[in-house]
Amino acid sequence: MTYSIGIDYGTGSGRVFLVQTENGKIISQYIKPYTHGTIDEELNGQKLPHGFSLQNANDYLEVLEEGIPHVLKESKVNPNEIVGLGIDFTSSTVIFVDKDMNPIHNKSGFEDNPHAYVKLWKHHGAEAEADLLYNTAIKQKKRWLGNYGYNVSSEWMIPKIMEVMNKAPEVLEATYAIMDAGDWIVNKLTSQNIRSNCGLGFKSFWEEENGFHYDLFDKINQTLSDVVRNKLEAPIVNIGNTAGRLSDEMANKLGLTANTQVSPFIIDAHSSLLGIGSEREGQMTMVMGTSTCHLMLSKEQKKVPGISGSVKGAIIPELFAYEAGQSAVGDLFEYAVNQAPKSYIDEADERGISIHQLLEEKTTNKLPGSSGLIALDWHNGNRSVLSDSSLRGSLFGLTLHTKHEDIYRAYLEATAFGTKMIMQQYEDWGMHVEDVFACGGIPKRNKLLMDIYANVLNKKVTVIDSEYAPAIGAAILGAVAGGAYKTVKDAAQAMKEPVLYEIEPDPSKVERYALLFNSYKELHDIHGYKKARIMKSVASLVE
Ligand SMILES: Nc1ncnc2c1ncn2[C@@H]1O[C@H](COP(=O)(O)OP(=O)(O)O)[C@@H](O)[C@H]1O
Ligand SMILES: O=C(CO)[C@H](O)[C@H](O)COP(=O)(O)O
Repeated sequence: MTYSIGIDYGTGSGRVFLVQTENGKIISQYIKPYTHGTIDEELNGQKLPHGFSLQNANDYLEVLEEGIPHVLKESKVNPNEIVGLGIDFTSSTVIFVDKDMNPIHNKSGFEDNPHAYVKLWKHHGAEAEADLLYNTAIKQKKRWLGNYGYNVSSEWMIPKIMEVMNKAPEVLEATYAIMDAGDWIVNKLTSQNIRSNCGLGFKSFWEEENGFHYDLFDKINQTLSDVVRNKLEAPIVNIGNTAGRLSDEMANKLGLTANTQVSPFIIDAHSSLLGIGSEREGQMTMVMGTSTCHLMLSKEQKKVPGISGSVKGAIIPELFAYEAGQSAVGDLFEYAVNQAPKSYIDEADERGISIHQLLEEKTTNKLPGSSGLIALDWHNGNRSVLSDSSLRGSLFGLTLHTKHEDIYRAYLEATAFGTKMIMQQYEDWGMHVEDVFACGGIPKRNKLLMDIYANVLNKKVTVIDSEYAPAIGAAILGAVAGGAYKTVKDAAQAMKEPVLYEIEPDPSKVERYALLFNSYKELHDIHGYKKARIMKSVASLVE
């Protein structure tokens, strides 16, 4: 019997899973919320600018140092039988390190410097830099930008590097290497300095054929090109290969053996496709957590406007992986939960259920549209298909009698409408959606949400019986790196998570949602671009 370890670094916590390579059975798991959480309001007493989302890299090491010894002790598995280890991580979560791979924020004199900290994937401090990259690429008629949906997100690597260049040159001066936090964990485990093709391909303007797009960086300035060449660029290891074995130091520290192979990191949402066994065209997988990623696979590369990118071999070696997404989904529902009246909080406490469950119960039997509410789900900007992180959410149709559960449901529905916009974009550009899969931390917890998605999308939705698909995907890559399987596809089919249930559309609800979606589409177009100035002028007064 052999085993592999999958470690899923989500937005709020790290999760370590020890699984059987034969069938993906979870033998032991450990979930560690990040000690410092997400640093977004203030850092050591200093107020942070709006849109900042930072993390402390030491928290990521705690996941390793606590989680791996825990699963070994609990399972009593012989470390010699653990053939591989895989890492999935949010992205682009950018870390700046010195030549010893130590985070700059650990260095004396940098403790209070926000730009020395990890820029979490949803950090929105590099809007101006993203706009400059986009406008320069458009002016230079860079056709390859179509592989990134003809947009540049401030959530990506290069704008975040430019932000540090512009706002904190002292951090850059002290920095030896820049990378995705997922690459950093792999490098800490193997004492190397490599990069994964998945992270670079989706978030760093790197393509296998041409490498980094210095043709664009040079147009910004020579410093940017030099920083990418000297600090970001490094040997690349493709998904499906091994990045190398555990270092002796880490093997001893964690209780593993130096024979354990380590896979290059995969982006968390992308890892879910492996975890659920989606490995062919025509399948749209929604990875629903803090955010949602909508992933598809194709034999061809198409320039689909408004999606986040397409990369060959980023998930399944011989296919192009496509990513689109919504920056606030679980975050948006949490926002609604946090606005619940005290009476609801007390009722949920008395009954020992979550506020989510109480709100779902109170609104689950209502007809679509019965509240008269409709919302735009842009509380953290719009990633796809507008790619504008400065956009803001809104709620229409409020009356003096509107109930809080109706507002909660309006937000559930808004994320479904946003998903329909993305699905239609894929289909309009020749990528037919046959099957819709739902996985991540949310689908298992909210049956009403899945019912809404099936009826808004008018598709059967297959809900996966696991909120840990990314971790299983990482374990699959660990198993392949360790030689338990010859191909990623074989490993995914053997180790994938089971289906929980399937939900079919209900024609009467589909009809009502079609009417609501038309209104959503109009509001989307008006506030997304036709009259975007309304929201932007109000937002211009934000400190
Ligand atoms: N019953 C529920 N219905 C809808 N959303 C939920 C429910 N319970 C928790 N959530 C949301 O799930 C999100 C966490 O999902 P998870 O996949 O664990 O996060 P991560 O993005 O860190 O991987 C939170 O944003 C939370 O608001
Ligand atoms: O942009 C990403 C994937 O490309 C982020 O990794 C993803 O959006 C993070 O979301 P979550 O916290 O829900 O896993």
